[in-house]
Amino acid sequence: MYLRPITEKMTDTTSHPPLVDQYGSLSHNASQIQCDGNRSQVIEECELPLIDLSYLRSQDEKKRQACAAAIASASSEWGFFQVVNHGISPNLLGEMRKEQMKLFELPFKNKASCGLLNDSYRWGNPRATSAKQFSWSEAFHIPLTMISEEACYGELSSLRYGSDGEIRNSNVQTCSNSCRRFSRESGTSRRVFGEVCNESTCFLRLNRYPQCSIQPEMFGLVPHTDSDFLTILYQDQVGGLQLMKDSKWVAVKPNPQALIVNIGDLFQAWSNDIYKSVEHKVMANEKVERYSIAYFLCPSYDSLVGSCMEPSVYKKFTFGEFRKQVQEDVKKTGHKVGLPRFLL
Ligand SMILES: O=C(O)CCC(=O)C(=O)O
Ligand SMILES: [Fe+2]
Repeated sequence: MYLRPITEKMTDTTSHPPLVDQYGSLSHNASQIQCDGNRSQVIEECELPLIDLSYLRSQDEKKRQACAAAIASASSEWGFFQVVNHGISPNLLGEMRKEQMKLFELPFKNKASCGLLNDSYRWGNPRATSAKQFSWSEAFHIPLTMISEEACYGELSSLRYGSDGEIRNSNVQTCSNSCRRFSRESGTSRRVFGEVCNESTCFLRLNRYPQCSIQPEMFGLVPHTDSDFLTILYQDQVGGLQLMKDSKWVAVKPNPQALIVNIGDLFQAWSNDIYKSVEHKVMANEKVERYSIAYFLCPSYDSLVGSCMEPSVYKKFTFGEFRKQVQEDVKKTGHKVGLPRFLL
């Protein structure tokens, strides 16, 4: 067990959320201090299966089929893969990152209190009852439908409008446009996007993981599965994402050209457990901050999620029921149960 003295203090103008204070109120119990119990465990670093999406548009049917087969195999063996030639220019991704950083640079009090982006700002974990449930991060969790609403920007309408009154083709809107474009064009999710998920139900989550020097092996984001259909992730070069593979945590090696795609709980249920919604987490970095953007493809709340195969592993449920159950479990126990609740 190891705990460095808490030295960081908040000032009024800082952009940092008071993670130290919130964490400090949990870590009085020495037995709870170690966030990741397996500190001594050596984590293997791996490259995710790499899919060249341009093959899905090839004239050669064999190449298209081979690409689809590689996606299916990665989705069942890893639940994760990375895609290159995804159709989003590096410039656009770079611009998106710059705008994300600007957003997080706003003073904490503005992020937390001005209703920015429909009160979508989250930090730490106010519900955590132990250090193990604490996430050393801040995030904007934004329904896509809110992004173009003026009211959503509150006092910070300058984020949406440039000085000349034009709607800025940047910040959150840039993020969402790029992800939407990717999910439409990728082929990976064309059917899902068109028939099951639509723009009104998708979420964009902008994550920032501040550098964390008070405690090694701190979770940036606690272990979880995604409660959506499919997630598209754009991470920076810092690293820290880990996923469960063959009952071991493996660290994902960042690839500057690639976007990461992972299967969510609903896709696992829909595929009758053929594709896996795999547990993953983020470890905070002791020296540098890290940024990522996750785009969650979700169906409407009344969509029935049921397997097309018999015998079905899960009862049929709506996305609304699933979400409600997840929220109830988190409220009662501090963590999500997820799909096992819906086993037949
Ligand atoms: O930041 C990352 O690499 C992962 C983010 C994530 O898992 C999430 O937002 O659900
Ligand atoms: Fe996730």
